[in-house]
Amino acid sequence: MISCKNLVKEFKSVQALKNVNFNIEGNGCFGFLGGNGAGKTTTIRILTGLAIPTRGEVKVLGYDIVKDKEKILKSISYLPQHPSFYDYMTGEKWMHFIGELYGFDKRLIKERTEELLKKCGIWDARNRQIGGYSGGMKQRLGLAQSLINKPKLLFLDEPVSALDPIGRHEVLTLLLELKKEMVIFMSSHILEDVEKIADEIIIIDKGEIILSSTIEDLKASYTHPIISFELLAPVENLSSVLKNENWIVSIQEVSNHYKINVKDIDIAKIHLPKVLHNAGAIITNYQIESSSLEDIFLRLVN
Ligand SMILES: Nc1ncnc2c1ncn2[C@@H]1O[C@H](COP(=O)(O)OP(=O)(O)OP(=O)(O)O)[C@@H](O)[C@H]1O
Repeated sequence: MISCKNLVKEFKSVQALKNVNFNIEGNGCFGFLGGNGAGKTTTIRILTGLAIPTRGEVKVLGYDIVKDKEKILKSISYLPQHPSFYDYMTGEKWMHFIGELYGFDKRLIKERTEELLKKCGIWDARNRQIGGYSGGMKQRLGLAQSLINKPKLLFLDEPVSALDPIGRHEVLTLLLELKKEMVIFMSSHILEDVEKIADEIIIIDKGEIILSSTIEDLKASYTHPIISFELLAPVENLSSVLKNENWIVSIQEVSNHYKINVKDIDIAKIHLPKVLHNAGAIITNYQIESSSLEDIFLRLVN
């Protein structure tokens, strides 16, 4: 489906992608994760033929994205992070306009417009001007538009980050349905959402891929038990004290709230109270949790 080999993208002195390598085979939804400025949008723009790589080889659906772009474009679709529309058009007119750009005949355009506006939950608003749509409605119209060519491969850049919880839930439910029909490559920094719908994830950090794995394998290899605890008051140098303990894998600290990944929960249960007591800490809350995708992501990126 997608293969990137030694992909580099430079914008004058900025090296947005340093050396990106990954392969995507098979079906399902692929979550493309990274923090702000990690290189997600740049990668997606190259994969969809909107930007040219500085160096490296990129293949989409088996074709070279630079040399054979025309062969790829009809079978893929891209919903950018901030889709733009002609606000004076109605949702239905917009879909007709996009269908005409593809060169579809009138009957097919009408059929797909109805099917997709219904599927994306905006059929009832089809006769309203897009300028009056809410952010969530615009995102759903963007999704309907991106499905008009029945793509084999759908690229979504942060599709739900601008939506409220209800809008996010609706779009994610729709994506769960869509991934049965096409491959979805979705960038996001909302890890909870990715965890709900992705089968595999690829993590990019500072222009380099640092991990590519199925969610199951990722959790199996990176899941360490977590103990989270809260102290009555901050204790100076507590992180340094904890770092010296060889049964601790990693520490996250926010004010006087700590989350530690531990190798062996039984050893941790015995040692942690002693270490905290010796450091003069007073515990007000203590619980054992398991790693979420967010915990794993933070550990990998940090
Ligand atoms: N046209 C451009 N000119 C100069 N620098 C750019 C350009 N586009 C992107 N960059 C830089 O490349 C790096 C990667 O940007 P990119 O937009 O791909 O990140 P991102 O992971 O999508 O971030 P975000 O989550 O904030 O959207 C950043 O340092 C960014 O400033």
